[in-house]
Amino acid sequence: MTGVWPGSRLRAAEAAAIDAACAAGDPDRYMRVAAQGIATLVLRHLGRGGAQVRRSAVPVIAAPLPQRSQVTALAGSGVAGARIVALVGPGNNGGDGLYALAALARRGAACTAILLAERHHGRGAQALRLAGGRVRMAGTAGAERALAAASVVLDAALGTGARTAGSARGRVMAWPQLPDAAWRIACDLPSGLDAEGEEPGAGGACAGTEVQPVESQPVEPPWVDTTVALGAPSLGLVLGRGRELCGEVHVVPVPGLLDPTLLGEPAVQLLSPNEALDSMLSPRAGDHKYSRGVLGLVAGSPAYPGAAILCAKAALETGVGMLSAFTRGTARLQFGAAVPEAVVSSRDQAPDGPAASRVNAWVLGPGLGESEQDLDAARRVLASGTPAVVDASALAVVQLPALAPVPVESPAPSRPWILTPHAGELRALSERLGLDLPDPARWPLASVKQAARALRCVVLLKGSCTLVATPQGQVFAAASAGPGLAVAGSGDTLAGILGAVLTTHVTRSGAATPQELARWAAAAAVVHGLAGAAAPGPAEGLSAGIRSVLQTR
Ligand SMILES: NC(=O)C1=CN([C@@H]2O[C@H](COP(=O)(O)OP(=O)(O)OC[C@H]3O[C@@H](n4cnc5c(N)ncnc54)[C@H](OP(=O)(O)O)[C@@H]3O)[C@@H](O)[C@H]2O)[C@@H](O)CC1
Ligand SMILES: Nc1ncnc2c1ncn2[C@@H]1O[C@H](COP(=O)(O)OP(=O)(O)O)[C@@H](O)[C@H]1O
Repeated sequence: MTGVWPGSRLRAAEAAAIDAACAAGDPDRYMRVAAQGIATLVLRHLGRGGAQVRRSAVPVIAAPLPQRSQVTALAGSGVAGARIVALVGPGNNGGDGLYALAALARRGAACTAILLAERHHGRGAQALRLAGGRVRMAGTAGAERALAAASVVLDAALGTGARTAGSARGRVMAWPQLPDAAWRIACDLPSGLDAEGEEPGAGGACAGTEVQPVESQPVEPPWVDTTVALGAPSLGLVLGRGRELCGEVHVVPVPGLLDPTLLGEPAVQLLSPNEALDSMLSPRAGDHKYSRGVLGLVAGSPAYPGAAILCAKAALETGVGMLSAFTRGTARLQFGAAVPEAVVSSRDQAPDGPAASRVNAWVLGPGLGESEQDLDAARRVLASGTPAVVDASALAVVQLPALAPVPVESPAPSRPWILTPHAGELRALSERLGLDLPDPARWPLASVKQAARALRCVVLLKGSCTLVATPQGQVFAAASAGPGLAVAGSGDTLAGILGAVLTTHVTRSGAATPQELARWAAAAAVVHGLAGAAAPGPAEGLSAGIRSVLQTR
């Protein structure tokens, strides 16, 4: 897993290492490592023929940096004569850009630094000149020409030192537009994006907002194809506008830069695709359908028959021993015809009828409807204490726990549920129960943590970055899904994947801790994202996407 921290925490941990590097007489030590990481990715891009990355491609967060040996093999191709421009700000982010350009100029690229302010990193600029690169002031004819001809643009204007108008000391910078045709790469984060991405009211920062340059026009942070984060990604890359603007995020490992004792626990832990796939249990040689696990589904209604079908198909593709569906009216016939593997029973059989006796875990909600009869079935299942995914209209039956908030060291949860709201549903839940959460659309991290704590169960907040919080405050995230998932029925598919993951795990291992539930939930969200990338289009195709993703294990 990759830890993600608020920008301020990363800066504080960095500061100590940088002071030590200065005291040792090598103040630019870490900057050169950052520059090498940036140059590596530019070389890889050029070595691939400089093909333009499609903006609709799935953004990958925390993709590992390519091995240097791979890049050395590519380095001969495409670099000589490539026109590379860096927009260089007054601080250390600009220094990263200057050193990266110097490394690329030494490989034969035609490199130009465009200074956006008079002040700049002198040693970095000198290294660039020595390597044969040029340095131009923004707004000059030379700068304009270089920018117009660039095939690669490096955004090194502002990094984690970007300040909001209230606190900046008044330096005015030029803000040229990045050309659309060029491949764009950002040092640390797209300039003007706030790295903080945490708690409401913390220093005026908020998730993914942009900063205002003093006495100048507002900065719209540019979108980029690739972002190179030093040491660890900041929350700003993952939350809010970060997912939209940062493209592929690569983390440059920098041993010694971030002292774990200064850094503390990460605010969020990102699951990688491999970690998620490792959480998907395959059947064992001796398994039979009951030992693999039976998933109970309280879903579908005459008004919404399709959601239950999408959910069931996703669960079956993910892999369960058996699916037992509890639905009603005309939805029963439709469901039975569309999902012949399922055993279909009437809703009032859940969870106490004979058809429910072997159910190991439940999914409640997709297409359930809002009648008292529907909701009562969901209520009865929750009261049974069996693990459950609570989605869509079933969220309306969740109540506050009787006891005070759980102690941090709490063992297995008495409410083994995973709630799966999107931002609107979490807002509605908060209003109904008087939770007084911050707006989940604006403060996803703070709201999901507070909700999990108040409700004493795991909460998965769906979005472009899906966050899963335990009542104890641990947060896992899935940030590798693309916007193709923003399609009706996609949430029902996630509920099915998650239901299958939950069922197979609890059948094999028994009671689960909140941390295990949350990790499985994040794994399901990552697989959901991978399925969306494998089978873009309407939600009906996501089941085929799940199959192709799981075949790669
Ligand atoms: N130190 C190191 O060795 C290493 C540092 N690293 C890199 O450095 C980055 C952090 O460096 P940093 O602290 O210098 O901040 P940076 O983002 O360059 O900006 C500061 C400058 O911008 C100015 N400014 C701010 N806001 C503004 C605004 N709204 N409008 C206009 N101007 C504004 C600000 O002005 P002032 O505060 O003086 O008013 C100051 O001049 C980090 O992201 C990482 O990439 C890595 O290489 C690791 C090694
Ligand atoms: N822009 C996006 N990027 C990545 N994933 C997205 C995006 N928009 C939506 N999703 C995912 O798609 C799913 C939508 O779920 P939901 O809103 O419940 O839809 P529905 O109820 O119509 O099935 C969620 O898993 C969410 O995380």
